[in-house]
Parts: sequence; structure tokens; C-alpha cells
Amino acid sequence: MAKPVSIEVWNPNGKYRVVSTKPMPGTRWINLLVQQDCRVEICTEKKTILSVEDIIALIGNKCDGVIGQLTEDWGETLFSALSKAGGKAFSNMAVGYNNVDVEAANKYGVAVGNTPGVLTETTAELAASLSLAASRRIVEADGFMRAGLYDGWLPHLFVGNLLKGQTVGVIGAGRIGSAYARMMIEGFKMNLIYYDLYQATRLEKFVTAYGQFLKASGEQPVTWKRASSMDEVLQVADVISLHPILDKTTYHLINKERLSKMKKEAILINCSRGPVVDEEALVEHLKHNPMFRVGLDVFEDEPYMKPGLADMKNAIVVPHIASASKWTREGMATLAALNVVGKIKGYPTWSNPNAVEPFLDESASPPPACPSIVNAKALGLPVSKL
Ligand SMILES: NC(=O)C1=CN([C@@H]2O[C@H](COP(=O)(O)OP(=O)(O)OC[C@H]3O[C@@H](n4cnc5c(N)ncnc54)[C@H](O)[C@@H]3O)[C@@H](O)[C@H]2O)C=CC1
Ligand SMILES: O=C(O)C(=O)CO
Repeated sequence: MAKPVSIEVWNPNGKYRVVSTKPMPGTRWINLLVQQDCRVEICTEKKTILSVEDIIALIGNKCDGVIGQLTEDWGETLFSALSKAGGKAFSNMAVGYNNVDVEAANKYGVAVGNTPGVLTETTAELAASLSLAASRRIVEADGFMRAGLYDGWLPHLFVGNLLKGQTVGVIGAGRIGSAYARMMIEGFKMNLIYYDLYQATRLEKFVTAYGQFLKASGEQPVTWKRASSMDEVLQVADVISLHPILDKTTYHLINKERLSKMKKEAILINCSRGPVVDEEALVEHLKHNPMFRVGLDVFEDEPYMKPGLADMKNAIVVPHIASASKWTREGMATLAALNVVGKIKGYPTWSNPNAVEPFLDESASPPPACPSIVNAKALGLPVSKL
């Protein structure tokens, strides 16, 4: 028998029971659920990562839908428990859903929602921040100041890299990768090389137009190239940022062999998922290449770091905060709640998960649709005509 978990309840007499495994930012998401006759139960348990047993206890005997977190293991056991409790809706409060076994959800007929778009710029901004911090050694220099080691300006003190005119490499030029590329190109006049399974046509057009603008202003134009292999990006780029999804094809995409192909003074940024990088190989590479730098938001065994990483001065590490802006986190909560209540109400799925703005407009009611259901096709769910 699973232990009971502490909860906070909104609208106790609501017809549909929706559980959120964590308190989430803002109140719009709660209000939207309450307006749709949901009883909302929010888990207030103090531990950061809930176990499968904790979530089974939360689901209980009757549950119409769950909003969950990327730290949770949503597989066969949880989807079976949700289905047994009458639930047909789940949403991650995240765009990435590598913690979800979508096949298992399909088996139990549970819709799986995610939260694309609302976090694109926020996540890209953190990748850009890490790129700048690594190239100009900001964290190292900050530590030096605080340690009282600064005793005057020196020509060699914390010399880093100038980004202007260098090449930024993007692996996974989807929503976030493309937004990051634009920031680095427009902000720092870097050239682009990217690798993706698909052509990033809009990004290419942007770089072409910006290059023409610079040329017309008498400046050196920026350029772009779609690489035919990932290795080409690794060999050519000065700053490389990883933005693919995590799946079997991207697990340990960056390994010992690939690290050795990168420039000795390159910068590697990871704001995708930890296992995209072989972190042990990375620690070894950092040890042997002091001018190589990394900025990491995500880790292979989150929340832990591989031994040695925390000691490396050429690594900047932050705790998975890439989407952590107030507007974005409130928007993620809203999209996740609307995915769940939309499925409960039998609404169709939104036709374009890259255009979720109408759901985020606080001055209007959201459209009667689920913003983003990743297994809509597999479940044969209807698509909104709006
Ligand atoms: N650190 C954080 O807080 C955050 C991390 N993320 C991560 O970023 C990922 C990407 O998010 P979006 O840009 O919105 O997704 P997206 O689906 O728009 O972009 C992913 C891109 O990766 C490409 N891709 C897939 N397999 C590949 C491979 N083997 N090699 C090269 N490219 C490949 C896809 O073609 C696609 O263009 C999410 O899945 C999530 O894991 C997202 C938001 C915040
Ligand atoms: O949305 C995601 O995938 C995250 O990692 C958290 O923002």
C-alpha cells in the first residue's frame, strides 16, 4: 500500500479530478482548470523528485488527468495506474518528453501533452548566456574577485575569445537551436554552421537577409552552411551548442572521439539533455585541454555531476534553469493544464504546436483545443480547424 502524499486542493466539488505532481508558477493554470469544473489537487510533498509509488498514491482510484514533471518516470506502471483510475490525459510541464514512454501511453490510450514554443526564447537566452560566460571566462573571473586575488589590471588577465567573426555551430536547429543561432548571429555577427536531420529553411533565409543587410551597411556579411555531417560542425565551429531532442540517435552524441575532433579552444554548450554528452569523457577532455570550455545546464545523471566536473575551472555548471523565466514557467504550466483539460473535455488538438500564442494570451479565453499532444496521431485524435 503506497504512503499518502500531502496535497493542496482547489475547487473541491469539481467534476473532474486533475492532479499536478508539483506546485507550478502562476495561478492562471489553476483558474483555467477550475473554470472547466476541475477539482485540482497539487502535491505539496517536500521531496524534489517524486517516486513512481508517490505518483501512484496521488493518482488514487479516480483521476481524470495528471500534470507531471520531467524528473518523473512516466512508463507502463504509471500509465496503467492512470488508466485504471479512469484517466486519459497526461501532460509533462516541459517540451522534452524523454522521461515518458509514449508507447506505453498509447497502449493505455492516454494522451501525452508537452509545452513547446513558450520556452524557446528563454532557453536560447540561457544558451547564449553560457556561451558569453564561457567565452569571456566570467564565472572564473567572478571567483577570482571574490577570493580577493585581484591586485591590478594586467594584459594577460582572463583573456578569452572574441565571438565576432567566429563560427557558431548548432546541432539540432529546431525551435530552440534556431532561436539561439539567431541571437548569436544577430548579436555577435558570428557565421553559422548547423547540423540537423531537416533543413532549417527559415534560419537560412534569416542569415542570408542579415548578411545582405550587413553588406549594404559596409560591414562583413555573415554566412551560413548546412553541414553534411555532425563532425563537420565539430571541426569548423568555435562555439557549439547542442539542441536536439534526447532519443536513441542522440544518446552520447558527443563522446570521446567527437570531443577530440573539436578545436582545442572551442566552447561547448549543452542546454538539451545531459545524456546527449558522455559526461565522463567530457571531464577527461576538460582536464587535458584547459582552453576548452563548456557551459552545462543539464547533466547525465541529474541532479548529480560526474566525478571531477565540479573541480574543473573551464566548466560552467547551472542547475537545469534554461527555461526559468517567470513568463515562460507560467506559460508552461498553462499549456500543460490546457493539454490535460482539453483531452478531458474531448477538444481536438491544435494544428500547429509551433504557434501556441493564442493559449498564452491572458486577456482572452484560450481556444477550445489541446495545445500540443505528441501522440495525437497514434491515438487518432481530431485536429482543430481553428
Ligand atoms: N535545458 C532546458 O531547460 C531545456 C531543454 N530542452 C531540450 O531541448 C530539446 C529541443 O527542444 P525544441 O527546440 O523545442 O525541439 P525541436 O523539436 O524544435 O528541435 C529539436 C531538433 O533536433 C533535431 N534532431 C533530432 N534528432 C537529431 C539528430 N540525431 N541529430 C541532429 N539533430 C537532430 C530535430 O530534427 C529538431 O530540429 C527538447 O527536446 C528538450 O530536451 C528544451 C527546453 C528547456
Ligand atoms: O522543457 C523542457 O524540456 C525542460 O527541460 C525544462 O524547461
